[in-house]
Amino acid sequence: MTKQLTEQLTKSTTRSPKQTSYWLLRDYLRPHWLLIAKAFLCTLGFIGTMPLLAHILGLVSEALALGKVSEIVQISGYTVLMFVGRGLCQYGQDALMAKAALNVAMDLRVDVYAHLQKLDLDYFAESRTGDLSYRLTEDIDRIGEVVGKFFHQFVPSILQLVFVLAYMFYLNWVLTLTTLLVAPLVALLIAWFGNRMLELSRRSQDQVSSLSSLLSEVFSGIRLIRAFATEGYEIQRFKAEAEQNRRRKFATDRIRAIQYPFIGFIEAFGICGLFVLGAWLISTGQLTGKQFVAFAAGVLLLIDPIVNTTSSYNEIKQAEASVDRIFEIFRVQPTIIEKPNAQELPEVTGKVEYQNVQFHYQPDQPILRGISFLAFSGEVIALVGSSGAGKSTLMNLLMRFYDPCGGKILIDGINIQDVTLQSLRRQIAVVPQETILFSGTIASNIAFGQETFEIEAVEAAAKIANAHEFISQLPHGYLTWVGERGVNLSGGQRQRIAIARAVLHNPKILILDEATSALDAESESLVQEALQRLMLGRTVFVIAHRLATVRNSDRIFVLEQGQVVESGTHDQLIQQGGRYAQFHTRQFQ
Ligand SMILES: Nc1ncnc2c1ncn2[C@@H]1O[C@H](COP(=O)(O)OP(=O)(O)OP(=O)(O)O)[C@@H](O)[C@H]1O
Repeated sequence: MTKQLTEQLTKSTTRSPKQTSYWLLRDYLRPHWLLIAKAFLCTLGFIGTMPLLAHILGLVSEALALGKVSEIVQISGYTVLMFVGRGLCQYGQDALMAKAALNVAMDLRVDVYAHLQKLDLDYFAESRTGDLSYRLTEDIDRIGEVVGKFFHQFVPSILQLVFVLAYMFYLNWVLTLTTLLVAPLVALLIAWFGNRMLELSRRSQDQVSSLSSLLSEVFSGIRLIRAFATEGYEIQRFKAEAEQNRRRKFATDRIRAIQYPFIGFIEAFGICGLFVLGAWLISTGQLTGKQFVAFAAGVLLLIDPIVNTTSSYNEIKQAEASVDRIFEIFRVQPTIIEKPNAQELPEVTGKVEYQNVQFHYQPDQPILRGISFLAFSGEVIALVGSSGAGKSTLMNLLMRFYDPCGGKILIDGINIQDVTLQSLRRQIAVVPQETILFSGTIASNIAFGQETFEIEAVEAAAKIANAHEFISQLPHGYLTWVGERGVNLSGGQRQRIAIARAVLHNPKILILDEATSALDAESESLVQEALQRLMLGRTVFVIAHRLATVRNSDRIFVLEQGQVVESGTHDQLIQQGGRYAQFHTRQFQ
């Protein structure tokens, strides 16, 4: 990412301590301002009818008292017309604002998702997936709702208050001022409840995230739980989290429950006072009965906006926690980034060179200590060594999941840090220990990441990967659904799909990460055969614990504590009688 872009991002994801977190949403509201403005015009039209309604009630009360039927009919005609206009405005504000709010939520969701795709793998190791899913779904939905509420309920309610109050002032300022004495008290209470609600809501949302993380952990590890018979323990753990969740939610609900009667009581108190004062003003001739009815209607018209302001203010405060949680993600920046002038890596022959590569995850714990080697194009290199020696790390650096802390890695003589990440990774394929299948058809899983593909090419790849036969026997062949809620495939079948994926990807460099270690003997031979075909004409790195699988490699590197301590062919290393020979004896005895 360029420095400029980073600065831009930083600018729009920070705010001064005094600003509300909603300030961060301005870039997302801006593109939809026209829609919001149109909705707002409708809102003004809708609210404009409120004082009109109070006025009409005043007129009706007078005409009724005098029994003027024709006047009542005329007023009714105008009232119907006004309601038609009011209905149209209401539809306009609801529909347009909903559209704008959903657009904002959609833009935000896509941006967060795209940002997550750029983040380092470490971020995903540290963050819990349930928490991330919660942020991308619930938190963003809540932001969308609250954006809608702000323009569609909060602002209109405030405007309605202003309009109706202005009309009431026009009718009788003494009465209005007296009514208004109650208002600051209500405002203070609303603010206090709002802040308390925000605090409780933050805690409650964090708790829901943690519950959802626990669920995703448990469901993905359900086999392990069954195997270790730890269901009872898991239920207790879940109960404890669920109890926390209940408590925190209840704390928020209780505050809300206290708030309404409190404010309602103050309102009722004010209305009673109003009647007494109104009666006195009429008795002293300062107010007519018609004016008092219109005024009382005005007061009734104030109740709705006050309630709406209170409830939407609370929701707005609660959702501020969601805005914080979303922008917290934006503030995380990737460390594996492309240089501003990064070039595309041209089609390579597959020559890979490590020059004095050093690496650590934690500063005081070196993992790779000056690794240097040259792998020729088409060579098969096996990486062996005890667990934790750094084999996977060595390969992670080749794909730039991490960058070396010292030294450099070259492919065909080009430093991999000088090229774009996509062009580098496109030339490398990995067949991992366990294959992940995404929701979709078998064909789309093989053509992984390609929006359009030719089924013939997919079939050809599957044939090379020894997968065509079993795929053809599935109910819908290549169009059979796999992944979540799809057909279940065995480990060997999944591995062969991974191999077909790599064949279709057609990389010059291939990494086999313990690709056959989880398989039984029968599926292993089918997978081995497929791997042999896949390896032809490519530079291959084989990470293996089982030495039987690396015997035919061109060279074997033995890694110990982040260094290559031996290298050579199988026969050479056995003859040498060093670490490899020791491993070998241990495994085959
Ligand atoms: N993301 C990480 N953060 C911190 N330490 C890590 C991380 N990944 C690996 N390590 C540590 O780095 C060391 C080397 O790990 P690596 O996975 O490269 O070894 P390996 O030789 O592939 O081991 P294995 O054969 O068990 O897979 C280990 O001590 C491991 O605990």
